[in-house]
Amino acid sequence: MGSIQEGNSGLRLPVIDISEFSVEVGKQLFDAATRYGFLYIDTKGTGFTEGMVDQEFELSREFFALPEAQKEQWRINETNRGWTGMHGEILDPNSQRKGDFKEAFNIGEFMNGKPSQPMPHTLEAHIDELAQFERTCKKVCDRIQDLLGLGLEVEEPNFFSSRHTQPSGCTVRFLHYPSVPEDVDYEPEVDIRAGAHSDYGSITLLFQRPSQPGLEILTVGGSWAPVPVIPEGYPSATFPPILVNIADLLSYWTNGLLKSTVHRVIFPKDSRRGGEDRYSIVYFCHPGDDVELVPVPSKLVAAHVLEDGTQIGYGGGAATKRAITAREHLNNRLQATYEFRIEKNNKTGGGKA
Ligand SMILES: O=C(O)CCC(=O)C(=O)O
Ligand SMILES: [Fe+2]
Repeated sequence: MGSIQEGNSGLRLPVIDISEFSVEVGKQLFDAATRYGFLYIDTKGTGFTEGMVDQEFELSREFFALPEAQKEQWRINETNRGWTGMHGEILDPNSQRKGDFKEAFNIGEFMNGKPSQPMPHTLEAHIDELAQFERTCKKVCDRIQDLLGLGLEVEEPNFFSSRHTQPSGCTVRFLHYPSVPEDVDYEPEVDIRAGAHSDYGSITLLFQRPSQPGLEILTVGGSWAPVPVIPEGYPSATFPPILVNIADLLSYWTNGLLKSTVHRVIFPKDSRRGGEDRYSIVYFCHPGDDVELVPVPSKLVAAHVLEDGTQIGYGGGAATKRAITAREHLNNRLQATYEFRIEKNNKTGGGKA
């Protein structure tokens, strides 16, 4: 299972500037991806502006503020697109007593600038901005992965981006973690905003708000290391860097050389019933559905032998055997949480993610 070495001075993930496309930047990404599986990307040179990201958060807030009865109209379906309510998903079914304390809205990939699902009226007037945000996410993921290709000394240039075709499981996900009302059954030591898991795709981009921390990553020693929204010394206090993590498929693709590190989201420990609400936006990047996950042509990958019993991926539906295609892996993982949700649906009307 993916976990990282914390070191003596606590966790200090590097902030990497990807505006230059060079072997040197590729090696910086490669080092962080093999040591931690997590790193920050400076927003400079990514195509994201502060206004663009703020606007996405505004759209997310507006949607989640709708009454539940209205959000029901866009309840998630078997394509993994749409809305799922509080406790509708459980990321670590073996350890959690209740589903995650969050609600989410999944937006599947756009086809020729058009969404592939019915959109809520609050988002309908903003399709172009949403499409531009999604396109920028995709471009940044392609660039990071091609830089990683340089770092990995992959023999074929653009190995990764050329395999990120459509259709795929690529998803923009709005997340809302409400603070907990007084009348809700909540145990601070047990209940969690998002259970321990690794991500299912190739890589993930995470956008966060400066005053809303909560993400933690698992260290080799089994302890949880908090990841600040804005790392020390970063030049902006209002526009955080993008947090990037390696997900299961990039780990499969490299025989586990790149780490798909386990992470979770907790309620702030020092505040009553969760403090302020947390909003985050995630982009889950996935290769094309039928892409096969055979090891990439790289000497570094060939030389890396996965220790016996090492498992890639953790959480509901994590495969114990190697997945064959990107879609097979995604379906395995969604299936595990889907079963839980059917059961919940019958009892409480919980959703699917
Ligand atoms: O909201 C966050 O900070 C992280 C969410 C996450 O890890 C996920 O949705 O996979
Ligand atoms: Fe995650």
